[in-house]
Amino acid sequence: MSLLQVKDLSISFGGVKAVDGVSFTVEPGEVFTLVGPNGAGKSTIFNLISRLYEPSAGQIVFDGQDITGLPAHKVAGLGIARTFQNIELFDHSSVLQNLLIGRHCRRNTRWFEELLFLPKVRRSERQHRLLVEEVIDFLDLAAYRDKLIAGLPYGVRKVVEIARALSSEPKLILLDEPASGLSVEETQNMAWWIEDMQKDLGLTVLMVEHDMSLVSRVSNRVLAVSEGRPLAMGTAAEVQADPKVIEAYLGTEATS
Ligand SMILES: Nc1ncnc2c1ncn2[C@@H]1O[C@H](COP(=O)(O)OP(=O)(O)OP(=O)(O)O)[C@@H](O)[C@H]1O
Repeated sequence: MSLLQVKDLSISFGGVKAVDGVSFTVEPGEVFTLVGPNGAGKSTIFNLISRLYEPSAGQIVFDGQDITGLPAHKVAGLGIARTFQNIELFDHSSVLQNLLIGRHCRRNTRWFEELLFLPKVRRSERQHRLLVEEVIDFLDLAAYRDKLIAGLPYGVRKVVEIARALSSEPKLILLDEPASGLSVEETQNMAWWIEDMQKDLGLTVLMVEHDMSLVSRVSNRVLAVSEGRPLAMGTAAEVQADPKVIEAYLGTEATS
């Protein structure tokens, strides 16, 4: 069974059809990437899946459950985590604190139990910390563990955002342009992290990315979209060679 099924998804903003009848499935354990020119609707598809936007039509099924009507926090609890194109972390908190916040959807203690700091709360705190420490080790962030986000280099903040997403123990991770703003070397490292997430953690990855070297290296399948509509699906090489995709990119270059 597919982990994610996106069926005929649509949304408009004013008169603009940002997403117009997009369907695809993401299989367990694969890296599935959305590509397309600027304004094609890729981030909007992410916002629909993570339930920040309400679709005007279509259905989203995750792990066999229709999540189309669910609020965003419920979706996180079901096992979908995401990163954002513009990093969204708490700048004046440490890496560790940001990752513990990432555990929020896994908290199962009540407010009065936390107020009294009951043994159940202490046990659960220990478990959260253990898991977060594992994520820190996995993404090689030990040197930055207690540092404030605001003082970290951009490339490290991108990795911390992934760490925050991993701290919620997702089944599916949505990466919105993980290589944007990174150097060639940092992009190389990002490719390793994505491969490790897939191979070592068995995670399923849905990614939006412009850097075709990264896309080609890590993606099992690629879907190209343009003006909100699906254009071509296949391997990175197949999609890049598709005349409709070439035309869509040339069209945006000609008008930009
Ligand atoms: N909240 C919003 N309100 C109004 N219009 C929006 C909103 N979000 C997206 N759009 C519009 O929807 C279209 C698709 O935008 P989207 O950000 O999804 O594209 P994208 O493929 O992610 O682009 P990029 O690669 O530049 O990030 C654009 O025309 C954009 O202006």
